[in-house]
Amino acid sequence: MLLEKLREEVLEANLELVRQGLVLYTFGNASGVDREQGLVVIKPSGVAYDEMKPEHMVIADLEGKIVEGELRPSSDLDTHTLLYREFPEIGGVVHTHSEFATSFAQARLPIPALGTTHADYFYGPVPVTLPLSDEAIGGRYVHETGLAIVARFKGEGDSKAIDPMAVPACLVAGHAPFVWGKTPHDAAHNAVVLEAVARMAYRTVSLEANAIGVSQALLDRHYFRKHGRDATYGQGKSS
Ligand SMILES: O=C(CO)[C@@H](O)[C@@H](O)COP(=O)(O)O
Repeated sequence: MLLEKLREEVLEANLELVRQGLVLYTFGNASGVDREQGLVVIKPSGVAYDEMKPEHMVIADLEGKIVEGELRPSSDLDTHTLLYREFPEIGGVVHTHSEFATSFAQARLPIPALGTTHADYFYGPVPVTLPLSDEAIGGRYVHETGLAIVARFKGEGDSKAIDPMAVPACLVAGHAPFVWGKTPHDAAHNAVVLEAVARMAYRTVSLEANAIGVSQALLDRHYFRKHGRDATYGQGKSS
């Protein structure tokens, strides 16, 4: 059986989503990548989390071709593999339907950087993709989801490019968040923080407080203090 350790790490990341209340039933998914072997380990589709075992994880190559696994891979496999191909520094991807981040995705609103908690993890607002076309929704929806995320970070259209290591998350318009990190554990951790900062942003704005957003100086101070100025993180252009 291939990639024993990564299977366990991916299973643990999936279970963390449940522990932290980010997914219901079989919603959501987590994966990890072994860059040396060019293989992705991902949750099986539609399997109850409390029945999931390392040997249930499905292994695919970076093009999404199944290499090992009895069960069907997550329906989001195509999005995960596209993000691994396009963002070479990431090592784990998570998709959830967590309540507040999904509410921002459904409202087609980015999550604004309103405080230091946000600034510690995301070097600017968490962006939202352009809405997917009806053709995309009728056709290769999952593939189009990945393309919409990548387009948003590459700065296509009138948007500015964003460093995916500086803002490790994206809201898919009308759907929900995709989050990533250096490892599956890191991706799950970022997904938990994303939901927390989405909840705080929602409540801050709904309080009609003077939510003016953090200054660039505060964003720099908090983000670089945690991630280091010389790290890849945080050298991106916030949107
Ligand atoms: O939203 C979606 C489908 O994109 C997923 O979170 C959800 O249906 C879970 O699907 P899988 O069980 O991973 O196939």
